Amino acid sequence: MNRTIVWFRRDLRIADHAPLYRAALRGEVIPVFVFDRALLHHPETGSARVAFMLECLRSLDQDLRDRGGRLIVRSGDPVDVLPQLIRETQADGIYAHVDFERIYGRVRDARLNNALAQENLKIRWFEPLATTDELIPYPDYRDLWYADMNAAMVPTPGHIHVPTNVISEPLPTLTDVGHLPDAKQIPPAGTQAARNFLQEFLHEKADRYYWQLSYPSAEATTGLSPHLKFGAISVRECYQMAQQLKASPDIRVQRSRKQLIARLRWGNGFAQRFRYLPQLELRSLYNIFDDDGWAFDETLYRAWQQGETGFPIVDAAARCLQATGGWKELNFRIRALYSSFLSNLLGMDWRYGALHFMRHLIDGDCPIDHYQWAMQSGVTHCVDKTWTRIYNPGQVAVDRCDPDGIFIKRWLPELKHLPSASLGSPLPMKGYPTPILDYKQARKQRVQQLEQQRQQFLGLENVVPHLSRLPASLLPFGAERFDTEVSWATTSDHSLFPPPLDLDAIAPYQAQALRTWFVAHVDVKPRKASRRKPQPEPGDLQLSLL
Ligand SMILES: Cc1cc2nc3c(=O)[nH]c(=O)nc-3n(C[C@H](O)[C@H](O)[C@H](O)COP(=O)(O)OP(=O)(O)OC[C@H]3O[C@@H](n4cnc5c(N)ncnc54)[C@H](O)[C@@H]3O)c2cc1C
Repeated sequence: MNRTIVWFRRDLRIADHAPLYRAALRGEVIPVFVFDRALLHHPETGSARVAFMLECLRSLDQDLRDRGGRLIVRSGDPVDVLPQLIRETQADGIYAHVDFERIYGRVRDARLNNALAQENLKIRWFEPLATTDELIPYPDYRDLWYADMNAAMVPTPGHIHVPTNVISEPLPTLTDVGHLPDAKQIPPAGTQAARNFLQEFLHEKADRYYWQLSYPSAEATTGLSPHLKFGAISVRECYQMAQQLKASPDIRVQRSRKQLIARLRWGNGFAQRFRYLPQLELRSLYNIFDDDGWAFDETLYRAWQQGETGFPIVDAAARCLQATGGWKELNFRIRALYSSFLSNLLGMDWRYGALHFMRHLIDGDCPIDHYQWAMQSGVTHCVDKTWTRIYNPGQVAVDRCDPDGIFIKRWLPELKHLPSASLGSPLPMKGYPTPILDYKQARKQRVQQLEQQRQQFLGLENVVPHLSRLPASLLPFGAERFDTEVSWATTSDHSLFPPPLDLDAIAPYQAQALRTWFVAHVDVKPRKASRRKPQPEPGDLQLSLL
């Protein structure tokens, strides 16, 4: 009988899962998850996120068992573990989704490809939903995204036959994998939990999501981000559930539906940007913003982390992040406000902020987190001033996001006695710090700095020479600050898979396509959705990422 290993990574579900479905059609399946120290001890890995992932794995194991299977757990470097598993089980090969969240994953998969090829062992990579290995203009990507979302879901296998003699390690605990619980409450995990959140959204939140999504105390958003991060539910399933609201005559519901769908698309779009330019994990999009130098001050960084800035909404965000991992309450607006404070008002390198977020967020997702940080810091756009988003952290923010002060007072009980109108800038008092900066002055300084940096782009037709290249060192940012496992980044073999775009050899039409991803107003005519490969012109760089 045919026998296929299905390697689960950030797709911890059995529904709408092409590799699992195809493998089950072929015959016996060995569904495996490999605990890899390099990811478990990456500088950006947070304990709460690992705890959530363990719960997702427990749920995946149960879902497999409900269909006659089980999850096989192994530990070690996948480059050793997987070829060994093929040999041990006499499997025909491996099925897995392509993963391009992190540089580490690309290096790992490149090494695995090489190791398998050396032994003539097989792996088949499946394109995940809403992504492409071709460089296409953003309008085409939009079409592709909707085509994928509207396509039928991949059927869930009715029965999953796992050979009985394949040995599995027990599912480890958090401490087994070298992490300590950090007191954050872990959301209900797994596919069914995600579906429950979606139902809650459809029935209880759809009429208010669109106008309450910036109010942390309203908890109006879906809460799905940790599930989407680990693929406990597919984006397509979320999209198709949200589309059920289309039948509603309520205009508020229609607004919410559209807003949610746009956000699901944004999340995938950031991942696609990282597919093209993996350097965005380590660098700003344009050289100038990093080369010009960022300020850094450890004491101020700590004040920002601990919630001791003297700006109540910023401090509430800081404490909420550390206590809860951001799930539910730390919505987009609060994250944006909190991040803008560090990078714009304190003038510090956004990567320190992104690192702190990743260590605490239960939904921490490198492409979304890093790109959002860079966006909020104003460094993803080289000419467009509207991308200078410096949030006023005073009363304006309180009035817009927390008009009754519920969020602030929950996290800063020392301010409980104050009326909402004083929560923007409380008078000096015992037990709460005075502001660590002058907003107007800090803002002015940052605006000037960004304007100066953007000067060099004025009138430029081609910005590609100014885009950051993949740095020679792939060492994750902040590796020296923690006890981490980053030896993979210090080896001399940096062969990336899939390879990054060669920006120095890029053809003009490709440069233009790339630009549509980063600058809104580039005139590329949208094409009809098509998954056909565009015909390269002779001599053009062929972007074969797989
Ligand atoms: C500095 C900063 C860092 C962020 N880091 C992350 C992160 O690491 N992981 C993460 O999932 N989101 C991140 N976000 C985006 C956003 O804040 C969260 O997706 C959202 O708060 C998650 O809650 P939800 O699932 O209830 O959101 P909902 O509003 O219910 O959205 C549903 C889904 O859409 C996607 N989404 C929503 N908003 C955005 C957005 N602005 N950009 C991209 N995708 C979005 C997410 O997958 C989310 O789960 C960040 C935002 C900022 C400003």
